[in-house]
Amino acid sequence: MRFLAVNGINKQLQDQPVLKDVSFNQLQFQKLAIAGATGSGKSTLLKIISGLVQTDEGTVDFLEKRVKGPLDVLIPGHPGIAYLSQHFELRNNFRVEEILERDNKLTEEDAMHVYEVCRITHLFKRKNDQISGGERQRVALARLLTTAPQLLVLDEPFSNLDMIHKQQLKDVIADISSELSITCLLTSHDPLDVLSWADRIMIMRHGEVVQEGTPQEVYLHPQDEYCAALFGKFNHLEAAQAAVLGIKTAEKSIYIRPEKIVLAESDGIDAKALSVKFFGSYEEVQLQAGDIPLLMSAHPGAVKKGETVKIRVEL
Ligand SMILES: Nc1ncnc2c1ncn2[C@@H]1O[C@H](COP(=O)(O)OP(=O)(O)OP(=O)(O)O)[C@@H](O)[C@H]1O
Repeated sequence: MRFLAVNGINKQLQDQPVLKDVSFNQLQFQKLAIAGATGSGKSTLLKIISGLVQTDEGTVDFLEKRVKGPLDVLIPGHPGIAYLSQHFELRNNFRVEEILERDNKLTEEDAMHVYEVCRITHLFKRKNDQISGGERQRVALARLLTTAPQLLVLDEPFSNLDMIHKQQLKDVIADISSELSITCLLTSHDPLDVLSWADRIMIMRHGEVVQEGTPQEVYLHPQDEYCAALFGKFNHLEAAQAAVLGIKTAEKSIYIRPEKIVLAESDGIDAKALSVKFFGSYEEVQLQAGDIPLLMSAHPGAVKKGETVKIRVEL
């Protein structure tokens, strides 16, 4: 049985195309992330998938059944799909345990498992104005999970969280997939958040899917400058420059991550270190190899500013 099939979605908002012929499938238990710059259409797509926004054209089928838009049903949404918005709200003046009880469809034991996975058992007695933003996010997530969804759709779950809460939420989301066997689909405009989590990443630009692949594929072989830039720094080499560095390519240009430039023992290419910047676990070295500027990621202390080193490109 097909889990989620999205076909030919087109959507305009205020006469502007926001989604253009978006099609993809998601398998059950596949962790799918949608990445893209702000305004690329990710939220609108998630809302259409969740039955909360009407599509102009195209279809969404969940477990072989059509997901209807809000104009076609009395209560918008799909019972098997739980959508957590970037702008979720928790009911005011209620204790966490009251918020959680409201839509709970699980047994006490299963619900407690959800609360443990979401790391919120210590918050039950507090009111929702007595918990932090990160805790609120996890309570909102737990509340959705107790509605027993099969697909959890998370719109920018990591935005506005500090490093500690972000890491906690990442652990929670990883456990939702593995311990609760719920399939997750999420978006992030910071794709570094999703590289370690996703099985597949879909990149959107101006309402279109421009690349889809494993995290390794999209990170190491970006299709163009936009896809390359989404995942961090890169070297953009024309084919002739690539040839000088010993890379054969049929492409007009290629994108090489800084950590793929490595120090060579002997038969490398000479490159002068113009600057070295410290980033904690690594240093970013701006090199000049002949007339080719190269950005390299090196172990701290491995390269000193001003020295000439031998390098090679590891593909
Ligand atoms: N209700 C609306 N009316 C008109 N235009 C809208 C509306 N909602 C979104 N848009 C526009 O549609 C485009 C896509 O927005 P969307 O929120 O789907 O993008 P996004 O990729 O999720 O962005 P972000 O990462 O900032 O949330 C944007 O250009 C946005 O300005």
